[in-house]
Formats: sequence, structure tokens, C-alpha cells
Amino acid sequence: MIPRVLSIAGTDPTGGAGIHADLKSISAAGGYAMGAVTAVVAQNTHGVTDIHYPPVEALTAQLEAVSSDVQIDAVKIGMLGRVDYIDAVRAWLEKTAPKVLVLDPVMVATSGDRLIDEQAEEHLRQLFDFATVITPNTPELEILVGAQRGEIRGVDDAVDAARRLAAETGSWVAVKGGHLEGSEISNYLVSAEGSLAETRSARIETSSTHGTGCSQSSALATRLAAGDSGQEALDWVSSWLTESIARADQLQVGSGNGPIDHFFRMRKFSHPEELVGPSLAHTAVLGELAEPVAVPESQTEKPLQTIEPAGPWTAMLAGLSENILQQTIGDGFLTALQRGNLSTREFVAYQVQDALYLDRYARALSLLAAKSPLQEETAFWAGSASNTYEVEQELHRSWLARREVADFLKTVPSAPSKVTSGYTDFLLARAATADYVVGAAAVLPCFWMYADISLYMAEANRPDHPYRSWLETYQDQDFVLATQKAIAIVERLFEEARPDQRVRATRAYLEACLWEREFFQQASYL
Ligand SMILES: Nc1ncnc2c1ncn2[C@@H]1O[C@H](COP(=O)(O)OP(=O)(O)OP(=O)(O)O)[C@@H](O)[C@H]1O
Ligand SMILES: Cc1ncc(COP(=O)(O)O)c(N)n1
Repeated sequence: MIPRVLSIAGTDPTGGAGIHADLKSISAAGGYAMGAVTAVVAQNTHGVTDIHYPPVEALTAQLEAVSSDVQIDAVKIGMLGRVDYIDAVRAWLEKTAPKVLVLDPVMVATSGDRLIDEQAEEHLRQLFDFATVITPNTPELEILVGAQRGEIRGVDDAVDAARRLAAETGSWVAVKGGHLEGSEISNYLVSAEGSLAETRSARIETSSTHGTGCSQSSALATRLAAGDSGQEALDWVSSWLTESIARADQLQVGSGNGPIDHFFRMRKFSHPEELVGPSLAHTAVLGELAEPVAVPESQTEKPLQTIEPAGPWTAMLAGLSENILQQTIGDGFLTALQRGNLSTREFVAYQVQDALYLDRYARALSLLAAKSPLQEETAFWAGSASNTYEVEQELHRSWLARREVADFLKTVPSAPSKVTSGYTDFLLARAATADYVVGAAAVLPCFWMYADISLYMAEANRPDHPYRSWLETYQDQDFVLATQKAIAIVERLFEEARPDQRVRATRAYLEACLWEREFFQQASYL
């Protein structure tokens, strides 16, 4: 079933918050999105400049128009702003009694602008009776439980206050960690009895969080209407929101607190330019690569050390994948891993997928070994396959066998994720059925990107790093030598290949780089 979800909220012409964000979030969470507008707000990424309140009859008429025709599975309420709007919505809720109602008590925007009259606060409380979940941010929670500004300092205070509000209202209350300190963000769903559901994710360093509250509550309404349990809905929403925030800066919307990227999942792998790089796009359309294309120097700061190309073709590949490497290194998972504040659960989720990946990757290497015409290269790929199995076995013996990991193992997926199976199916298909050069180019990023990332991670290694022994695995000199050998083989194969084969091999290499990036990023939402 596609849940039909109605948002009742104010507008944001920049598309980041309010009803605009709600419609995007409901759609991204798998619902059919509908919207009834309350206030018309002139705002952008810097703040609110004007609020226009259409006559209350306009709101009532919209609500009637929708509910007289459409079966509504969930309602999300955002900015109401005025007493007469609140009362009109209340009268409508009494008649329609939606099964799921997520109420975001919007009082103050991220920018600090008030979005509700002071006397309206009391009326807003009267809507709580209808709510499945109330989703105040920390300052709003303080107002609602009559605490002083700044009184809620940590997660425990917030859960306590949320329990009190839940007891008073009979609704669940979401505790949102965005405004609290710490490198991790915890989100909870709390009832009068205590916490029902909990998620933890890495805090992303960005000022682009405009509309996160609106987006979170709409997605939550949608997942609950789709039949998710509280924990399932919170898991889905937190992982989606974290990545939407992680991708926010790429949107480049406005010069203040920018919006989040609601539809990042739709964009994954959908841009041909992302796959082949802007400078290659033109050549690739022609279907020929007679000589290496010149890649413009990247503007971003490079890691201190990377493994050198073996000639002009692999230099071209390195240039084309530079941005993907930077994005992967800058991603929340690797940043947190490097700093040593990655959550154990995320690390375990990653390790489990890595072990599943390595098994299939080794098979792809074995297929390449069979394909190579040169005995020396066959020996190299077969030896790499054998080493890969050793690394996989070692993962099970060491990290995954630890006592403190056992509890986490029960909570992470044990089957290959979509990314893991997508990446390995891709590698196996290239190694089994494509030309040798294409198969070799496809497996190269697993050596090269991984080795570059390991060198970057090694810069962070210190005696008290929680993942120290793991960081050391890939600093292994043999792995660096194997990477150099794989680069040299690909350089030779490119040199000998036909122009059309080079295009396909370049695409395969870049596609594998994108899979590598996705492979690291998935850990935050597994
Ligand atoms: N920097 C961040 N990194 C990762 N997740 C974040 C970050 N900021 C916010 N979030 C996510 O967004 C959710 C809502 O954020 P927050 O707690 O700030 O609520 P809010 O104040 O209603 O949102 P808004 O900032 O849009 O008003 C949080 O629960 C968290 O999951
Ligand atoms: C119409 C409207 N509703 C809600 C918010 C709060 O959004 P945020 O606090 O996420 O900026 C907003 N800015 N505009």
C-alpha cells in the first residue's frame, strides 16, 4: 500500500522547510504526498522576512476538499501559527480522526524566528490528544514541560522531559538530539513508561540543517502509516535523514543554513557525468578513447599520501576518480572512523558486510585469473584471491569474534545489503563476461581506493585508537605492493586495448569507485 499522507503546514519558497520539505519527505519515504497550506511564509536559508496569514476559511476549505474525497492514512501537522488555525484544525481532526498523526509543535525556526503567537501555545496543547507522536526539538520540549531555557542539557534530561510530556498527553514523544552536544546524535521515541525505540547516528558537521525537523516528522508519519513499528520507523527515518544531511552541502542552495537533499537515493548512480566524470562524458559519447583525456587538477586538498599511477592511463583514471575519493574520505563513516568516534554498531555492521563482500570479491579475482593470458598475471590474481580469503577469515577470527561485538552482531544485517550485492554482482559480471581489461579495471578500485583510504586512515592511528588493530591491517606493505602491481597490469592492458574497450574499462573503473563510496556510506544506515 502507498500511504496517503497529508501535511498541514506553512510554506518555504526556497523548498527546504515547511510544507515543501514535507511533500519531498513523504515522497522519499514511499508515501503519496498531499498538502494543505496554513501560513504563507517569506523565508530563505537566512531566516523569515514576512508571514502572511490567509483567512482561516481558506484552510478549512482545503482540509474539507481533501478529506471529502481522499482516504487519508496519516497526517503531519507543522506550522499553525495562530489560534484560529489551530482551532480549525482541531475541529477537522475531531471529524476525521486520522489513524496516524505526527504533530510537530513548530514554535521557533532553526534561524531563531518565532513561528507561533504566544497565546496560541495553549491552544496547540489541545491538539496533543489526537497525536500519535509529538516531535518537539529540545527548546520546544523545554517550553512544553515548563522547563527553563537551557535546562535540558543531555539526552537523559530530554528523555525524562519527554516521558513527562508523554504521560500528560498519552502520545509518544520523539526526543531529537540535533540540538544536544556530542559527536553522536541519539533519537528516541518515548512513552510514559520509557523509551520505546532508539537510534544513534554520527553527527554531521554542516550548517545545512534547514528543515530537518519538518522532514523528520513527515517521514515518520509516512513510515508509521506504511505499517512500520516504532523502532522500524525511527530506524528508517534516522538513516535516511542522516544521509540527506550528509549530502546537503552538495546542493548549494542559498548562502545561509541550506536545505537537506531529500532525494539523494534517487540520484545515486543516475548521473552519467558522475559515472564518467565531466571531462570524459564527451569522449565517452563518441565511444572512443584513442589517448588519455586530460583531467583538470582537482581544487580540493589531497590526502597526504596516495599510491602513484603506473603511467598515463592510470593517471587519467586517478584524475577522474579524484572527486569520488574525496567524497568517500569526507563521508561521515570514514571521518568518524578516523577520529575514533565511530559507533561500535556501525563498525560491526560494516565488518559484516565487508566479510560478505570479500568472499564474492575473491571469486571475481579468481575469474580474472582464469581469463588472463599471461601466467604471471594469472598467478597475481589467484594469489590476491587467496589473500582476500585470508583477510576474510581473519575478520571472523579477530574483530567479529570479540565478546563486546556479540551483542551488536544480533542487531546488524547478516545477509548482503543492497549495496554489497550490487557491488559484487557488478564485479562478478565484469570479471566473468567482459573483456579482460574491463574486468581488471572493475576490480582495481578495491585495491587502489582502499589502499589510498588506508594510508589516509593510518595518519590518524595512535596507541589509544579504538580500531587500531584494524587500521593496521591495510597498512600492510604487501597490500601496497599488490595495489602497485594491479595498477601496472591495468596500465598495460589499457595501452594494448582498443579505444572502445578503453571507454568500457574506464566506465567499469568509475562505477566500481562509486560502489566503493556507497559501500562505506551504507554503514550509517544498515
Ligand atoms: N548535524 C546533524 N547531523 C546528523 N543528524 C542531524 C544533525 N542535525 C539534525 N540531525 C537530525 O535531524 C533531526 C532533527 O533535528 P533537530 O533535533 O535539530 O530538530 P529540529 O530543531 O526540529 O530541526 P530543525 O533544525 O529543522 O528545526 C535530529 O533528530 C537528527 O536525527
Ligand atoms: C513554514 C515553516 N515551518 C517550519 C519551519 C521550521 O523549520 P526548521 O526549524 O527546520 O528551519 C520553517 N522554517 N518554516
